Amino acid sequence: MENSEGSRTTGGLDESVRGELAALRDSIDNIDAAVVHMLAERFKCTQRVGRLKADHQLPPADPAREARQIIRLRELAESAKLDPAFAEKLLNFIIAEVIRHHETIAGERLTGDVAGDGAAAG
Ligand SMILES: O=C(O)C(=O)C[C@]1(C(=O)O)C=C[C@@H](O)C=C1
Repeated sequence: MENSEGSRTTGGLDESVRGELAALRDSIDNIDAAVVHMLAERFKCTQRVGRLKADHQLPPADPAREARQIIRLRELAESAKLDPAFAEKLLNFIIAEVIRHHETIAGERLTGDVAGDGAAAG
């Protein structure tokens, strides 16, 4: 089918618009995959930090380190034209989850109960 300007349409959507949308969505899917892989690597590091902290009786949270990370990330966001407030919220969201993991590891050290380590209880 053709619209009034002679462009091909499918389901009411111009073919060129449909093509551009599909290409943009392909890129979005690639970026989302990269974000997942990067977050997985970050959590691998923070799990090791959690074990290190638990082994050496260090507190799960380090507010001074967080303050430095926020300053740095806000600057990076600004130069990348990303909303710094959004970057800060995202970092805080991730760090809150990391601290929860650290607390779980520290708790396991205290009780000797390691959830999900594959070891049989008994
Ligand atoms: O660097 C640490 O000490 C961490 O535990 C990692 C991390 C982070 O996810 O970046 C998490 C919690 C701390 O409060 C600060 C930073």
